[in-house]
Amino acid sequence: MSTNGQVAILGAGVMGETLLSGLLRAGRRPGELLITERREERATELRERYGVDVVTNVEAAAKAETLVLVVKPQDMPELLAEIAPVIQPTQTVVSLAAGITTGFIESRLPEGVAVVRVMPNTPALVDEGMAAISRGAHCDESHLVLAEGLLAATGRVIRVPEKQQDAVTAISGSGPAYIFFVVESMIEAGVHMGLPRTTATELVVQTLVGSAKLLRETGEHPTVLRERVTSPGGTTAAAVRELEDHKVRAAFLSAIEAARNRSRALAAE
Ligand SMILES: NC(=O)C1=CN([C@@H]2O[C@H](COP(=O)(O)OP(=O)(O)OC[C@H]3O[C@@H](n4cnc5c(N)ncnc54)[C@H](OP(=O)(O)O)[C@@H]3O)[C@@H](O)[C@H]2O)C=CC1
Ligand SMILES: O=C(O)[C@@H]1CCC=N1
Repeated sequence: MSTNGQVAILGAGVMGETLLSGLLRAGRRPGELLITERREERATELRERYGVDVVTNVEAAAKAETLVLVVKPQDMPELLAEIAPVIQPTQTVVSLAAGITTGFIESRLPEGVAVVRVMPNTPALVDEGMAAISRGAHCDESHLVLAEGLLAATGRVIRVPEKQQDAVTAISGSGPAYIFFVVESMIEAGVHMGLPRTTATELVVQTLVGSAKLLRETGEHPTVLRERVTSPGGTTAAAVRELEDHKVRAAFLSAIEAARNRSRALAAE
């Protein structure tokens, strides 16, 4: 591998900026990082906010040891066509794009380039991210360790076989959105019942954080924790009965399967 240690983030939107800020918080110096952006206005914003160099995709691909691709799946073919002529097999490509397989990327780059596929999520912004990584055809242990080192700056990292990545995307990549949807719904319920919005928000957010901590710190199964809240003939039982009547569990299953199917379809667009 090339050893200048430089990491280029190609496409610094929501997820690219999240990774960039996490790497800086974790102690990387701005000089070790490069970013690329399509719009000049966004490039200026990021340069001023983080003190990092903003370069072209070709410059980044010619220079950095590790290229982290964080454009939308639909923009990936164009980006790969742009950087393929300057990439060397000594560089490592790390893709964060949903649905885009390592094979898709490898087939558009010079033979032998190591590609690692990653599915992160936005809690990375507060160092509570969950990322799953998978090896491409030309990866060895050093490439996986390199990708783990990047993602560990913003949270937890696990390794999964690539065939699981669409399901991972549906559960943890998209997962924060489902949680925020539940949070919105609970706050709205509080407001409907006459609670001030600020009160309802504080109640729901702390209940979420407390429940998440309870799950992690006790290691108990969620069913056990739910049963402990559910007094016979009480308020929770009345609420859960409504959730079951409205088929909320089945709706989650369908929703997450839809996300998995959408991930599978993205590379074909
Ligand atoms: N957001 C999330 O929660 C997660 C996202 N991902 C993946 O991360 C990737 C990015 O998503 P997200 O950050 O949300 O999307 P964004 O649209 O916020 O970010 C993508 C950025 O890349 C820029 N861009 C597009 N094409 C190029 C190019 N050729 N060269 C340089 N910059 C370019 C875009 O510019 P412009 O604004 O002009 O389009 C935009 O700023 C996606 O592939 C997504 O699947 C993965 C997990 C979670
Ligand atoms: O919605 C999306 O396609 C991206 C991938 C996972 C989260 N956001």
